[in-house]
Amino acid sequence: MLEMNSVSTSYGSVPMLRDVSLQVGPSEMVCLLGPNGAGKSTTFNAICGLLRSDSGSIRIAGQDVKECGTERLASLGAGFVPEGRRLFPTLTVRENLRLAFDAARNPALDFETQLERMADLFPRIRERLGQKAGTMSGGEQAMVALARALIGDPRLVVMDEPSLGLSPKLIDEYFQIVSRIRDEGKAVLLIEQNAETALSIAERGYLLIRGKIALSGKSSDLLQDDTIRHLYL
Ligand SMILES: Nc1ncnc2c1ncn2[C@@H]1O[C@H](COP(=O)(O)OP(=O)(O)OP(=O)(O)O)[C@@H](O)[C@H]1O
Repeated sequence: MLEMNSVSTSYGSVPMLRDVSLQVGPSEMVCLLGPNGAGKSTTFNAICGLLRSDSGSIRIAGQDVKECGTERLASLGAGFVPEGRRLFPTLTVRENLRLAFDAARNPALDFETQLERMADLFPRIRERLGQKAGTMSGGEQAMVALARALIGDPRLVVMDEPSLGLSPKLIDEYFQIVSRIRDEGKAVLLIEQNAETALSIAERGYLLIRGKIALSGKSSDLLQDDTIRHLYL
C-alpha cells in the first residue's frame, strides 16, 4: 500500500531524510519511531506530497505521489492524520468530515452512511456534529481528525504523532480504535513518540535517527533492542 524507496529530502541546502526506504503492506500496521528532530514529520510531509523529495520514489497503491499530486491522494485510498490535527476550526465537525468525504471522490460511498459509521466508531463525536471543530477539547479533536481520515474509507491511513497531548486513558481508547481499523483490513503507518504503545500494537517498526533508518524489524524484536530501550523504555 505504501512504498518509499531511497527517499532523500532537504530543507534548502540542509539534507534531512537520507535514503529512507520503508513499506507498509495491505492490512499491516507499521510504526515509525524516532527522537525529536529525527525527521518523522518530514517523512509524513513527503508521503502526502507536501514536501518534494530530491531523489527516490514514494508510491501509494502503486501510484507515484509526485505524479499524482496531493489533492488526488485521497482518491487513491489514502487518509492522513497530521500532527496537531489541523481541523478547520470555524467549520463544524460535520463540515470538516464532509470536505474529506468529497475529497475521496468515491462514488460507491454515501455521506450519511459513512457519517453514521464514524459516529458508531467515535461515540464522543456523535452528539457534536454541529459543533465548531475549534471549540472542541483536544481529545475530541483527535477523534474528529481520525474520523476525517477514515470517512472516505481509505485502504491506507498515515498518522503523525496522533497521541500527542492526550491523557493516558484517552491514548488507550485511541489506540484501541486504531487497532480496530487495522483489524478491519486497513494498512496503517503510525508515526509515534510513544514507542511502547506503538510497538505493542504494530506488527513491524522502523527507527529513524538523524534522517536515516537506523533499525527496522518485528515489533517484538524492537522491544528487546538496546537502542530502543535506551531511547524510550
Ligand atoms: N520547513 C523547514 N525548514 C527548515 N528546517 C526544517 C523545516 N521543517 C523541519 N525542519 C527541521 O528538520 C528536522 C526534522 O524535523 P521534523 O519535524 O521532521 O522532526 P520530527 O522527527 O517530526 O520531530 P518531533 O518529534 O520533535 O516532531 C528538524 O531539525 C527541523 O528543525
